[in-house]
Amino acid sequence: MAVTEQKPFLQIQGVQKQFGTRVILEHIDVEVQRGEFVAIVGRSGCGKSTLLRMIAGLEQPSGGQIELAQRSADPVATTSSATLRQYTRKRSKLARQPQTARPNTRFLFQEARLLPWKTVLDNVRLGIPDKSREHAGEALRLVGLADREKEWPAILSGGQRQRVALARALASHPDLLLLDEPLGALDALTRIEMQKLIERLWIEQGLTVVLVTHDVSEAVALADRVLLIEEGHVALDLRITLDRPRERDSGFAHFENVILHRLLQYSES
Ligand SMILES: Nc1ncnc2c1ncn2[C@@H]1O[C@H](COP(=O)(O)OP(=O)(O)OP(=O)(O)O)[C@@H](O)[C@H]1O
Repeated sequence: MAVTEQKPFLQIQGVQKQFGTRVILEHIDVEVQRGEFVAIVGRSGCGKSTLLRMIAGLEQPSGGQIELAQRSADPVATTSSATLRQYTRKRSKLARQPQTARPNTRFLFQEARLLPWKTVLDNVRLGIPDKSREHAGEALRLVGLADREKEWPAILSGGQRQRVALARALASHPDLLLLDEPLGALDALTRIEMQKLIERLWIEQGLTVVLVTHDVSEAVALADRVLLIEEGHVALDLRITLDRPRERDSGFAHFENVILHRLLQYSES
């Protein structure tokens, strides 16, 4: 009998988070399907990064639970009982590991966080368990920096550093990519170029992406769904039904307005 995947790729159920007595997130219920691109928006301090950190396993919820499916490469859907036993052993081994970042996720921050004393290639190698030069080189090709392998991070532009960070994140072929305002510090043109790169890689690599952004336009440009967090809840879960690649036309503006209107509604209330 074939074992089929029933659950969503990422399931956030009744998650609550407080720091001391301050409740930041009251009750978050979200399901993300494998391959979806979800953006999270909301006013500053509403808990977007905290939610992302909890998805990564870098922070523990105060209540509720977050479940993540195993790697797509894992033999979940198989009829072989030997492979299933192997899989079960692997799962229990994983379950015994300390709860740091989950094994099949990669996190990208607003700062590239490269090691200045390592070359571009060696920074990317850090993202790969076996430190393979070949895989690191492939990842750099994906982000258009194959010719910068031997250079030091200090001589790269901000956008190029973020490309290296993206290559480092992709080098281990993650299933889930968590992006916390990764383009926030870039100029408008570089930002749009990086958005296109992220969209292309998301499609080519079959990734599932959760992006936290302040930029409503960026959320509409990239996401299948935009979640707006307000007062500790998901106040809006909007499916962006525009074709890709997205043009900044009246349809685009319509979705931007729906989200902005909702954001402003809260800030005025
Ligand atoms: N480790 C922590 N200890 C105490 N309070 C924290 C901690 N981490 C976050 N907070 C608080 O939780 C709230 C939400 O923070 P978070 O960074 O998740 O918000 P955000 O929506 O991502 O904000 P921004 O858009 O400004 O980045 C803030 O009030 C913040 O000060």
